[in-house]
Amino acid sequence: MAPPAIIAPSILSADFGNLGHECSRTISQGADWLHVDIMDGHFVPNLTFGPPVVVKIRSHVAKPTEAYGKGTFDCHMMIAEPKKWVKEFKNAGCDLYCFHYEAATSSAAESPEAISELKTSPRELIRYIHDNGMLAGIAIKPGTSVDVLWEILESPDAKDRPDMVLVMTVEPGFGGQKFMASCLPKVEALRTRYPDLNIEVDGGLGPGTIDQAADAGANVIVAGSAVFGAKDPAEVIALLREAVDKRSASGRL
Ligand SMILES: O=C(CO)[C@@H](O)[C@H](O)COP(=O)(O)O
Repeated sequence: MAPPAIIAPSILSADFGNLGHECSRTISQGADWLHVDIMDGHFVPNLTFGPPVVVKIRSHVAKPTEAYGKGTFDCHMMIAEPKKWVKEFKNAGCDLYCFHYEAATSSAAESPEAISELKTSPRELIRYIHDNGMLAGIAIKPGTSVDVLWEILESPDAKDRPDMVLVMTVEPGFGGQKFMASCLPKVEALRTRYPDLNIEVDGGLGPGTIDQAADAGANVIVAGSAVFGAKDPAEVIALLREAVDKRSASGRL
């Protein structure tokens, strides 16, 4: 049986003028985690917010009392230099630091010094995140093959292995995009090899697409516009959870 459903609304679609209230309300409506999209205008063509905002919204949501618990801040780091910000996001209240494989392995940093200082292998970065007291996630964009993850997931030392894999189902950068079902074979391949792994999907998830994602084996569901744009967000959160748990319980995952 796959791990239980974790519903993580993306606050990218929340009312930024009332962000603290939006976060606490979403948790009280049944969300497990909050998915916090951090964009640097460089790795993706959009800008969101940094540690000071995370500090403020953290104070509106009780810290989880256990790993993966309710109130987990799942920070999706769409930034070119993921190593650079680990400590600051830990101090700001991040619980799960999910970086992009593409950012950790490309030379997106601007100078050779910055590259040697800030670039590191995904395994080293995962260890560094763990050493800083956070869960570690690794994300892949739609164009990135799932094959790049096998070696990382097979790391002999658990400290170098991710706690979660995020398979993007849209190009990262913006909310409200169309779900890319073409990314689901990656989820299936991950679930087949790793029955217990937390597999997150992000982009275009909602009542119309959740069944496909759940069938493929995803259990951590990010939904922005489908939750924050709903008349009854609690109903949507419950529907997403039910779809995942139903498939998990059926034993097909
Ligand atoms: O990371 C991203 C976008 O880059 C996502 O978290 C979106 O914010 C999801 O929004 P919807 O597609 O659910 O509206």
